[in-house]
Amino acid sequence: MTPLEPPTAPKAVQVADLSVDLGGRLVLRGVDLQIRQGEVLAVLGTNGSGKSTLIRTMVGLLPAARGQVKLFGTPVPKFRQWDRVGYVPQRITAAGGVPATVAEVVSSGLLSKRRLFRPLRAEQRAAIDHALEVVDMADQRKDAVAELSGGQQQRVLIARALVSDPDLLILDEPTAGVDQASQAVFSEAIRERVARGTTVVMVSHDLGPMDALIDRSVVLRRGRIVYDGPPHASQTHAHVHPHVADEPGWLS
Ligand SMILES: Nc1ncnc2c1ncn2[C@@H]1O[C@H](COP(=O)(O)OP(=O)(O)OP(=O)(O)O)[C@@H](O)[C@H]1O
Repeated sequence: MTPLEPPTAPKAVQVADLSVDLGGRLVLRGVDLQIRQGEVLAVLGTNGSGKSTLIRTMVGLLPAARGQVKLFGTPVPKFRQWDRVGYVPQRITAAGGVPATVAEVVSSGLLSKRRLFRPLRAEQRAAIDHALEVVDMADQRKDAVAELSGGQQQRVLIARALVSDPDLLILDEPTAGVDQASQAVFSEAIRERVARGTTVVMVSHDLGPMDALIDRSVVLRRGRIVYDGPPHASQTHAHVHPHVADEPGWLS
């Protein structure tokens, strides 16, 4: 338990016996996972093992076929405190076909904290400026997101997730396609938040500078958790030998 977590604090994330059906196929099967407040968890596994499906179910984008996910003690379908959660989706276009500037997309990360169409308050403008500086996009704040490069769009999505200073960050390959200098800046921003007690759940194929922040990792294989334990054994074997039964943390 981290010193920041009171003994009675609900878990940040509780996944219980979760199965998810996509197109008639069980993509997750009986997943159990509890994530303490303040913990930094990596979700690893080969392509198609179910990592994004797990993350998308956590943030309420996909329904559970069986079992459930709770965020801060509340089942996801009833959870309303979305300003406590920052989510970076797997790389997609940030604009989604809608013409929007960099600053507008980042400000959408504050939507649950403000009424739509109300002018931003000074501290909200400052939070947007700060988030844009963290990802080194302050000079492009008025640019159309659709015209940015893929890596720049990803940086905008990262800024959007950070802008509300959430208690839980859920990141699906946040730095895929982001250059090394930006990865270092991003991991520093995450490190600062982790030091303040933010919980982080991160899917990654290559943790890069984020590696040192990870407390624990789980490895998915064909929709089941096959490893849950310290990060290093999992990273050595997650993609090479997906099941090494004689090492601690590997589940039968
Ligand atoms: N909409 C869908 N309908 C049917 N099957 C789907 C759908 N979306 C994903 N899948 C399947 O679910 C499985 C898990 O996909 P998921 O995206 O969760 O994997 P992943 O571990 O995140 O993979 P990657 O590392 O490639 O991002 C894959 O076999 C995929 O083909």
